[in-house]
Amino acid sequence: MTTPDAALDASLDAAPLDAADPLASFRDRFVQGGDTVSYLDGNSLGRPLRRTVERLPPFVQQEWGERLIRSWDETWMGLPFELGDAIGAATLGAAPGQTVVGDSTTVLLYKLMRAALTARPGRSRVVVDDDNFPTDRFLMEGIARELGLELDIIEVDRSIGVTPDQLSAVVSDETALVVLSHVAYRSGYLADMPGLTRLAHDAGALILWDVCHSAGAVPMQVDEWGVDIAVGCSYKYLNGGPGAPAFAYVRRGLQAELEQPIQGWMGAADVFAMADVYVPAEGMRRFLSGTPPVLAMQPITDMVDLVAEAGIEAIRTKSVALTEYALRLTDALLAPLGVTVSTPRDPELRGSHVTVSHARFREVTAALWRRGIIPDFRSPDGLRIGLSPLSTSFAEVRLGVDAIREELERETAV
Ligand SMILES: Cc1ncc(COP(=O)(O)O)c(C=O)c1O
Ligand SMILES: Nc1c(O)cccc1C(=O)C[C@H](N)C(=O)O
Repeated sequence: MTTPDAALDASLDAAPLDAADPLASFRDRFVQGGDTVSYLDGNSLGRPLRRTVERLPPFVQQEWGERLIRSWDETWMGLPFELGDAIGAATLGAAPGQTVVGDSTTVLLYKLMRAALTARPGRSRVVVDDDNFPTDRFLMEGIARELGLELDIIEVDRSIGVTPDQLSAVVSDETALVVLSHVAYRSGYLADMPGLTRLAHDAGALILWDVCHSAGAVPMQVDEWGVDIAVGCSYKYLNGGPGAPAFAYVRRGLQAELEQPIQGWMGAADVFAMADVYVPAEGMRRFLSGTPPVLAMQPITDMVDLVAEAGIEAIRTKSVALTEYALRLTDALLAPLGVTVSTPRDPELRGSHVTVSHARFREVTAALWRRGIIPDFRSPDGLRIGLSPLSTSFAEVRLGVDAIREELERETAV
């Protein structure tokens, strides 16, 4: 096994970075333990909060077990909107009344894509990019088939993402909707949300942003930037737990124009009127369909409080420091083994994960998991180092990259 001089380089030492980190104490708020040595996959599933562990039993005992159905009136009916507003304030830059917590990300995306199309009748084209998350592309393909629309697919250079020139070249007065990701799940590329939103609007189109990989890690100003619709998941940087429900933002001025396709009783104007005919509610309630997943919203509440306490700008500062550190370690320790960087080096173009590439990373990731070092692998050759600003230390990143080097050396030794 080689020990590059770089491994001894004091500038790569994690200890001073952790010592100087103003958010370091937030790590103690998360559940630790088990055999995980370095968790680098909070961009797939965030760690639970200790507060959540403490709060769930009393929730079950009191709000559910003792108040029973009365809790719907007392707290639960309002929760999708209260929690939505809290997400909007802490992470999106959204004023109240525009964000709701609802179904899974995929289902909310479907509902909002379909709804957006009702507000642009007569336009026959929709724009997606070929590196968007599969669910976004599959949904748009299905909806285009269902409604007889044409798809314009932007071919993305995966280390750059959708550029303004590419979007300008494809949008026209026939475009109804543009669907893009704020942070690309594969490369971590951070798109220019205000600039691309303006371009879509200049053509009279609506834009829907998938903010799964940015919510809770990258600040947004959706109100100020005129974003029409944003949908994000809550189990990554909002630590809501496996399968936690997603949230949707719809610009206030647009809400009344949108008709969503799953007309359930919870989206009706008067839920308990049990009316004969569906009349959509005013405001964000119209985007609900069935009974809200109240139990699954509890952990999200805890993390949104924590994000508000730490402040999204401070979280972003730490996120940038973590990704810079991961890149410096990669250059020093992994590049000599043939590893390349698939994430933009400019921090302004990068979310909170770094993707590094090598033909043997599938095997390397499997070996790392056996050692309790947990990044993830994305086909064909990408190892994602996910950096959750409030729960990841610089020492964890150093441990992780050292282990990647060791396993890669082992893999390539034969
Ligand atoms: C960018 C992006 N969009 C959508 C999804 C799909 O969300 P869900 O499985 O919660 O429906 C994910 C992750 O799974 C994602 O990373
Ligand atoms: N949502 C996931 C799941 O239910 C199981 C395993 C992984 C995931 C993921 O989060 C995938 C993820 N959105 C991605 O960026 O690749």
